[in-house]
Amino acid sequence: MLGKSIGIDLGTKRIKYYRKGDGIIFDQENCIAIENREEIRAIGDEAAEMVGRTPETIEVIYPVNRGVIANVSAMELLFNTSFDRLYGKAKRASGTSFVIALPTDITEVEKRSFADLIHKSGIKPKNVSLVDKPICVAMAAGLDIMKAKGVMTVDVGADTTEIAIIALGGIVRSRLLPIAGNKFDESICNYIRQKCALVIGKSNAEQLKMGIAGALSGQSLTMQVNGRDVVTGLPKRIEIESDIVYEAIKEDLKSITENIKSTLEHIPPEVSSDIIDAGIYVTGGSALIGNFDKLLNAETNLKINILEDPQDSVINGLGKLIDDDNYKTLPYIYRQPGYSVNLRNVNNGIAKKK
Ligand SMILES: Nc1ncnc2c1ncn2[C@@H]1O[C@H](COP(=O)(O)OP(=O)(O)OP(=O)(O)O)[C@@H](O)[C@H]1O
Repeated sequence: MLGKSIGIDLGTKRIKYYRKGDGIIFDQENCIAIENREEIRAIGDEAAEMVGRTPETIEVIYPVNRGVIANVSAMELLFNTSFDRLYGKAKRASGTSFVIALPTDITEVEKRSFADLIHKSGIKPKNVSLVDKPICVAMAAGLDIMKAKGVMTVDVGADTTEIAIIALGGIVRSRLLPIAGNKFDESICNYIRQKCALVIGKSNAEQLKMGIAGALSGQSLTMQVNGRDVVTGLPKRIEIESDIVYEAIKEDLKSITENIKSTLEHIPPEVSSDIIDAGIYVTGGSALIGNFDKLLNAETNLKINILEDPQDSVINGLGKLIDDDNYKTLPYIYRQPGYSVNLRNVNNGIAKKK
């Protein structure tokens, strides 16, 4: 095991590890349940099952918010426990090269906190590198990212939508929007409360979204949902039509399409012409919403390529990157804490020792 490379995707919703030669070795909800403020009750999918059902002594935490580590101690506990489970003891993963995928448009301190996670875990890594998520998405799409041709990627995840333009293996332009699947769930809860007088939980809203949400109206699907009647306060089950869910999320979808259009308006004409030829590469779990490609095509007049297995694009692209030595120069090497590095160069893969 010693010396193997591991790719890490710490998404807002899911946490995934890819080990060179072995493929995906961990894929769970990025969630931890802590009892009495100190004892780990559950991690991953088991912890996520507890959401909304816990007594006061148990806190269920998703440590990554809006693409960055928002609760460092919970993230450290979750990371260390996951590696304890994989290796018996996390420090047995010492000697491994780690490559962490992260959003482009975050601060240097936020970037550093991803690498610190490994340095503080007791694992003695061979090295820790960071790579921009849009690069992984383009790799998953099978694109030759080292070429001069411009590529546009849109990753609609749980908390964030990341819009990026890539050329010559680097990010030319990027935007990180705080609108994606979780915001859709929230909008569905609010709309159903207003229109149907029913209070539903976020996980029920997510099921409605996955079952019958569409990015265009007129899908004519229905699904039953359980909740609490606003008037009587009693549990109630009602049938919801897909157009209700569409109405709930249409403003969120509009914000995403408006941002894609305004990104397109601000790129050099040469890159525009590349994007006309190839279209936009769209991924992330929320890209699975019905007719999302049709909505984007109607709004941009561009070809829309929805990636296969969109929820796994980042980890699959990261896997390709660590499996292929030709891309060795792409990830940005982050060394031990105290080693002075120029994080501004993370976007073009250059590490500089000051
Ligand atoms: N079939 C589906 N239809 C609609 N939404 C879906 C579907 N399947 C998954 N999702 C949504 O996709 C989101 C998770 O996507 P993904 O795994 O790409 O996020 P992430 O990488 O963890 O988040 P982020 O990119 O914000 O850090 C969730 O909001 C989930 O509800």
